Amino acid sequence: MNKAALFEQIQKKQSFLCVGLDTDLSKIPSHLLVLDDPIFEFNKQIIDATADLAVAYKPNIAFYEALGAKGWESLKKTLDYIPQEIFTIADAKRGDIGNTSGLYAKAFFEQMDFDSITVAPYMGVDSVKPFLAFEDKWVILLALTSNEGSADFQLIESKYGKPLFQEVLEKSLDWGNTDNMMYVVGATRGEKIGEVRAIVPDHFFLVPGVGAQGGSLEEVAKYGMNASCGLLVNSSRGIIYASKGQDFASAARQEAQKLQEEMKDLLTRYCH
Ligand SMILES: O=C(O)c1cc(=O)[nH]c(=O)n1[C@@H]1O[C@H](COP(=O)(O)O)[C@@H](O)[C@H]1O
Repeated sequence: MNKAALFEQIQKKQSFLCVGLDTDLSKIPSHLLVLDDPIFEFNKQIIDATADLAVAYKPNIAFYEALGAKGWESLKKTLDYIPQEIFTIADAKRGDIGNTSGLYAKAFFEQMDFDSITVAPYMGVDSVKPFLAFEDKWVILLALTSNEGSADFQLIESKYGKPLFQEVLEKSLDWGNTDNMMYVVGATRGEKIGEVRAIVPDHFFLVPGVGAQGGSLEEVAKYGMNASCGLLVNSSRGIIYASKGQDFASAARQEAQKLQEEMKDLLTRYCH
């Protein structure tokens, strides 16, 4: 899927919502636990309840690999169940020396058919490029993350007098293009999103941190939206764990719908 197709879907659904499938056996409703594959059953119902409101799904790989072979199976079934036109993100935060990155890319782009993968930039160009060798696939590079520890390195001033996240953005600009690279920018960083947008005006951002981490959707749109929307805003726990009961899927839909309605309004105000 290219940038134009992604924007088309955003316009059609009036949404830039990414639903995070951070599916945890200890948090899903107990009535599902008797089933053969509770993780997949949970995801399936969440997808059924939100597919018309979401433009992307982001399974966080940790939640699946923590369960061993069975977890990978649930992940594959989930990925195959997601409707074709919806963008998929393997939130794996990979990146290693070139030949190893190439195999991570094969795992997520060939063994599984994800549209994109989150990648850590720390090891530099040769750790990122192998992911970009796959046609129609995307790298989502960590730029300014939502967590408290992001200040430990990302905000440190480099020898050129710029914060490290800025070096990451500037340096990586010519590694890919706006049809195969996005950047992670946390919703908890408010006006800093504007600083990132000034450096990379045309790229899409994956923005986690609304919902459970308290980031403001309004601020994200105000500082980050561009003429092609340029945003995929993720919420995981805030949507998928809206209820622990039999009504978990409809409760998830309600939360997703609240965000979508706000997004519709924000698209009208800021997407130009
Ligand atoms: O790459 C990510 O998706 C990510 C980057 C970041 O800076 N912060 C962040 O929270 N995430 C992920 O986004 C999701 C946030 O989940 P909730 O806080 O439950 O909405 C988790 O899967 C995180 O791993």
